[in-house]
Amino acid sequence: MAATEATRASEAPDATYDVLVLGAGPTGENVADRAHADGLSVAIVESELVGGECSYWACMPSKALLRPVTARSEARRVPGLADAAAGPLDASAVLARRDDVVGHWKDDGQVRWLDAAGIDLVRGHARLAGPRRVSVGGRTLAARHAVAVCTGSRPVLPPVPGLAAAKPWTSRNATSAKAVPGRLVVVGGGVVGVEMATAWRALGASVTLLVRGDGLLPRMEPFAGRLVAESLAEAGVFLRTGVEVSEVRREAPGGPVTVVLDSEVSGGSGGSGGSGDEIVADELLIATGRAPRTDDLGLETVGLEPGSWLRVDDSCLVTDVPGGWLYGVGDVNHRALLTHQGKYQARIAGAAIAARARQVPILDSGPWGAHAATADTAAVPQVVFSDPEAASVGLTAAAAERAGHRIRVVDQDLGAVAGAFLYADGYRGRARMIVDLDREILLGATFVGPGVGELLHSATVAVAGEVPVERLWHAVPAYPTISEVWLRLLEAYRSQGPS
Ligand SMILES: Cc1cc2nc3c(=O)[nH]c(=O)nc-3n(C[C@H](O)[C@H](O)[C@H](O)COP(=O)(O)OP(=O)(O)OC[C@H]3O[C@@H](n4cnc5c(N)ncnc54)[C@H](O)[C@@H]3O)c2cc1C
Ligand SMILES: NC(=O)c1ccc[n+]([C@@H]2O[C@H](COP(=O)([O-])OP(=O)(O)OC[C@H]3O[C@@H](n4cnc5c(N)ncnc54)[C@H](O)[C@@H]3O)[C@@H](O)[C@H]2O)c1
Repeated sequence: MAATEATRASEAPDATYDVLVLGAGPTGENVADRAHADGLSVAIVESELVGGECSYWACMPSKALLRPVTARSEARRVPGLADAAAGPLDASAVLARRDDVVGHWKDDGQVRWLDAAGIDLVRGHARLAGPRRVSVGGRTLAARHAVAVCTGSRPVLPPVPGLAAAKPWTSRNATSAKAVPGRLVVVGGGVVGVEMATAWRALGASVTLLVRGDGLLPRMEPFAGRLVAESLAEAGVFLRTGVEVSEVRREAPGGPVTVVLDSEVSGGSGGSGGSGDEIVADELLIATGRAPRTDDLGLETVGLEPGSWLRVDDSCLVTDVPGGWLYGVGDVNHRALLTHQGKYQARIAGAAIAARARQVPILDSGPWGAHAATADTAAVPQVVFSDPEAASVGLTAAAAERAGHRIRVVDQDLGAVAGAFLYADGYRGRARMIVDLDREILLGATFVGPGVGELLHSATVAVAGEVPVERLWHAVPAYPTISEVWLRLLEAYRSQGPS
């Protein structure tokens, strides 16, 4: 323990609350709200903006950039409207709406919400200062019952020579840029890479997407990445797979950036640098994953490794710290790096904190209990807001097999249902459900196609509810909606006979 932190831990605190929440992103806000609603006094500490990454540099601005892209693309496939949507996007109007959506990077509205909810906001960088203690801005706060670390994650830069010095874009720059770059290279074929390549290409940039694996969106069913890659290529994105970046050079600040490639295989479909080993661009976006924001958090004062993801149980209680007072909720625990899962964990952790504060003897911590974030392992939904959208929940076929389930995979052409036919001419898409043959319930589902993001929750209810296939047969989708694909999937499953 550092000397100053040791001193602070033994001093009388400046203020004491029932619960201290570190980080006011979507997760921290919801832990605070739940705990306060259960009658506990709560202070929340925030070093930047109340609302966190999601509100200002992630979900909200990225979706504001993407909504005009998918709206235009769908309009272009509806005769009578297609001509009106034929032109380019008005990039300055799109960026201006993005600025409005993020409240011009001011958090007044969210601060008003905290005030109204009766939660105290402390501005500043929080650090743990021993058990149940937090230091912030020279003050020491104490927690009677719990400290919830909700400090989220930040982008990772891989250790490529010259990369850091070249000051590449991270997700923060890609979601907040004020102008469209002429040439953009994107590294990483995960969700950020795919969404940002989609948005900036549609806004007018020449985009090259560099992927070291053999396809996009590797955590989803393989057909999701294939359909999205086809569509990106049609939109003019140069996709190169099987490549690693070996060096980056930017001679002058703000000048062009040179990306040097190590091509392991010849795969991919072209590239703005042709088949050569160097690509020159105006900006370089690195979208290669996240690291926890725990490096300067005083973790060492409670026996944890600074910079590590927090290991937690299903109630989000940190397992490596004794005493039952430290929680890790949201991105920081690495269970599922999504806003809705962080908020879900917050509702579970908030309830667990309140129950433990009331000294409830036994928590409801079995699978699907009130104090167990079971969905984190069984039913995580995700929508990639690309064009077409890719939406999935639960296990892929490969993950189900790895987990030892006896499964049947049922695929359907999404474009063949009447709702899709009406939705857009030439609708292309695919649906898959994974059935557990022993329990006859769904383990997972994936939909790819325009508008499927709104279809996903039906599958989430089926997976999280463990609804028997026999009962799903009675869940009648309205005609003529895209949801009728459920009928096709269930008919195909039944037609294959008993397991
Ligand atoms: C480009 C992009 C797009 C995304 N789009 C989506 C999407 O569409 N849907 C979705 O579900 N997820 C999306 N995500 C993921 C989503 O942003 C995260 O899962 C979510 O923000 C996690 O919430 P959190 O509250 O755990 O952390 P954060 O949102 O990161 O909030 C953490 C907060 O803690 C504060 N903080 C950190 N350290 C300290 C400290 N020491 N003291 C005080 N405060 C501190 C930070 O300033 C921040 O405000 C996206 C991510 C990216 C990068
Ligand atoms: N719509 C959404 O739900 C949404 C949108 C954006 C981000 N997110 C979340 O934010 C998190 C971060 O997204 P992300 O795309 O940064 O991470 P990711 O983990 O989804 O994808 C990163 C990709 O980069 C690749 N990669 C890693 N190191 C590399 C290297 N050195 N060179 C080339 N490629 C490399 C990985 O193989 C992976 O495919 C994700 O967990 C995601 O769930 C969600």
